[in-house]
Amino acid sequence: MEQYWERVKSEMKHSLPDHSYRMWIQPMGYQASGSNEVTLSCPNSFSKKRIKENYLAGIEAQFTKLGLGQIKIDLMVETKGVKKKASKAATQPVNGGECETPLLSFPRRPSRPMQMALPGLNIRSDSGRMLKKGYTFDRFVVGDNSDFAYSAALSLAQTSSVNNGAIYLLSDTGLGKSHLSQAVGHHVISQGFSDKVYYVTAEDFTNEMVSSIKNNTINGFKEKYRRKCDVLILEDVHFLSGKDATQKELAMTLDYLMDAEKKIIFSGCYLPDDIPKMNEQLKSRLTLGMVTKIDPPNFKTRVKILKNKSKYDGFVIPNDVTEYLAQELCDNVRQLESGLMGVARKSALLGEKIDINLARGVLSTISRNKKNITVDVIKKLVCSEFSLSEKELVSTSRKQTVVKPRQMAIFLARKYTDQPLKTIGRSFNRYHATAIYSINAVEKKLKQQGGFTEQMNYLCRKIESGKAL
Ligand SMILES: Nc1ncnc2c1ncn2[C@@H]1O[C@H](COP(=O)(O)OP(=O)(O)OP(=O)(O)O)[C@@H](O)[C@H]1O
Repeated sequence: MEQYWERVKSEMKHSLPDHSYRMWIQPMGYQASGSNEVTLSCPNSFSKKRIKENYLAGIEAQFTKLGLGQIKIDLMVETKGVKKKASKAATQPVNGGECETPLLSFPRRPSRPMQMALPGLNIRSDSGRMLKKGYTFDRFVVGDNSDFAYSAALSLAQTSSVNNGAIYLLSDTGLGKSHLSQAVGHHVISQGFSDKVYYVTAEDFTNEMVSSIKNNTINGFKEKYRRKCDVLILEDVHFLSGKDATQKELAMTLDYLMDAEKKIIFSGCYLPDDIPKMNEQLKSRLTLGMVTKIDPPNFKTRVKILKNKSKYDGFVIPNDVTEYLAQELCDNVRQLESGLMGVARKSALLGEKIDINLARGVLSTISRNKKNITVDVIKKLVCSEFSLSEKELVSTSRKQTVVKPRQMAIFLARKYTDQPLKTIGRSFNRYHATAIYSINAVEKKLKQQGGFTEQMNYLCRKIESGKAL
């Protein structure tokens, strides 16, 4: 029967998209069989559920096609003591690892004993930023919008296999890219798989490279990322736009890491192909793994997220208030969280009970203005503040006095409207890629915290207070 299972797998490999096969079917293992019954194992309960919902009927049909009649498939979750039986493709299990998912790459467990991290604390990754304490898999609420990204990240975190160990998390702002990518880091560290988790933004990577060139320590920099890193989490990939030297260095680093079967998680708001001034070598490496998109959550998932967050933060929020917040705040999860915090803080400050009226008060400014802010409103505001005509703003002029307000307006349109970037670009007579370039340029200037930031804050205040309307 085990051989029949291998044949079923090979049939499914041809009939399913490659990523679906690699994610769901390849990690399954044959366990046992009886008369008209086969037991197959899945790496974790999440994949068991997904396989049951989406692939079980197909697997049973493939057994029937092989002339075995009606076969009933029993699914079980692999546990420490019940490992998948070795097949040619399977790799060595991780010592002590709870699950084994031979889907993506996995660094070997270091031979020296490692202390496990305490749960619920911020963890410093071996290099770069802290991993935020709440950004773990168990705190991530999975909905239809994010289940593929969640399971890809979880598989990457748990897997002990070779092959492609990269995922690219793609979403608009505030939808959980950082949460999921850091969850991989937390999992790897807390399970004791490795402590060489490097969590950096593309900007950190660039700055570190530039300073290592200045200080003549570039060899150390290369050595660190190419040979001493087991898990690389690289956020905000779009920041690399136009940074030629960094792109080349990163492409080389990725070759080393991929050859050594390390784990790599990229995140960004745009597909690599849509990022302007990105060289082809880097683009192709960024998409070597799985590109998984996180969409905005639907109402049901927003309610779940709010309930989950209230539970962890110790807020008691009546159901009608939770549903009201979920109804009104539908752009992204960050917005949902700040609405919840706003309600809890206002109630604590005023000593009032949390009810619909209090929630309405908190949300009224945000939602009233949001509904009325359009790209045209933003264009008018920027034109009047910089004494430009609308024609000049959308013209081909490269004068700094026009380029700067234009970039600011594009940035504001992205921040305050729900328009897709293509539409925003078109409103300024620009391509999608140029709109991305403008947003990057503004984000970079904002980090310098100078007069530019003050100007931008001033415009934001005008928009948020309704004075731009
Ligand atoms: N599905 C989810 N379940 C629980 N919390 C979530 C979920 N998605 C996002 N969050 C929370 O929403 C907030 C914003 O998420 P995160 O920072 O990961 O977004 P992002 O996509 O990286 O945004 P940006 O592109 O602006 O950096 C975080 O506090 C995160 O914990």
